[in-house]
Amino acid sequence: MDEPITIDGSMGEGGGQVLRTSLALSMSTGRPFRIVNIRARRKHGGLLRQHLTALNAAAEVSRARVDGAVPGSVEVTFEPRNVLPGSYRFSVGTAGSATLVLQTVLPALATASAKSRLVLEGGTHNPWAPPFDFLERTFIPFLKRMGPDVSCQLERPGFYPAGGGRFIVEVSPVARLSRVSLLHRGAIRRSGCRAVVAHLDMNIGHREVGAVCRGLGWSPDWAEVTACPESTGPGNVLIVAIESEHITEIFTGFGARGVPAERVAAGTVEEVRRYLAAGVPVGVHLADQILPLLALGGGGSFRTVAPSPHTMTNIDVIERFLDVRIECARIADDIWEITVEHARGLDSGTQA
Ligand SMILES: Nc1ncnc2c1ncn2[C@@H]1O[C@H](COP(=O)(O)OP(=O)(O)OP(=O)(O)O)[C@@H](O)[C@H]1O
Repeated sequence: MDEPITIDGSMGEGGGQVLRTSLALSMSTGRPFRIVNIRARRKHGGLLRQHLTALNAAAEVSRARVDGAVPGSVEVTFEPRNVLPGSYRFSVGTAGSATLVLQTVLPALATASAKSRLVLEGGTHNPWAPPFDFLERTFIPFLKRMGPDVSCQLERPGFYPAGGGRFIVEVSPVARLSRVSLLHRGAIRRSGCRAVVAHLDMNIGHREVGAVCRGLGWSPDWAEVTACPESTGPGNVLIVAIESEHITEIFTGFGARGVPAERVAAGTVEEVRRYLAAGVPVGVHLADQILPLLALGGGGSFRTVAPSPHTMTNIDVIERFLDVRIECARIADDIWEITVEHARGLDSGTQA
């Protein structure tokens, strides 16, 4: 076996992303790793349910040998063998994010030898994680630009604290993810917002979309409020979509007990304004999530807002696993161009 790469889980953001990115890269490259200080910068460090589910999912898909896969663990060794596509069901068992579990195994399955079908259960709309709508309309379309065919379908949303969400993902892989260049978003074709309200007063949603339309100067016709009777527990999410020629970006706010609807909307409006003002295609969250894909594939470049700590941390993790150079160049105030280049040079690929 190759000597395992040692990853310090306290690097940068020091959260679950360091573990998940390491798992994703290890599965795809076949390189074993040992991670210490898992989630050291979080109040309750070590493996929580979501991280343990991601670890077990990665181990199942890549038939890995694993040490330390127990709740609360701060040290794990992971040695992948073969990535085996197929039918899998991964259940977080709590409201922990199921979309983050998916993102851990998706890069390897997107370049596996055959199709896969995944059932994911847990939280689908969690604060501080990619909500299902972002996965469906932003992250997966980006991955599809790189070659694989991927579809996802929400069966039932899962909100904190009840969880119980479920979605299905089908993946038709390609041999290698192609290079992507996404420097421009093109003209904005459609904008809109939607508040989803599950087992709560619908007025919350009406106040949220009202505040978004006022804040962004949008017509009330661009907003909708939907109930969600199929949700196991109560919950509320506000989703703002900016559909441009080359990309759709999704911005999300989450209702919480004691937080006025107008305050939920104000945070989301702030994020949307920043994105619109920068004029870039890739928003702050998509930026950190696509870096492992570019690094595993043919590299590429994209324009985004100023890199977040998650982005900088992912760059550090990626550079431990792969012989790539990732550069962040500031073009203007809040406009940055991130380039991922393989030491051995770049392929040709899609451009926008
Ligand atoms: N509103 C959002 N839309 C899309 N992606 C999001 C959103 N909020 C957070 N994310 C993404 O979720 C990921 C969160 O990673 P992080 O390491 O913080 O998570 P974690 O493992 O759930 O938590 P912890 O911080 O408890 O370790 C990042 O990739 C971030 O870009």
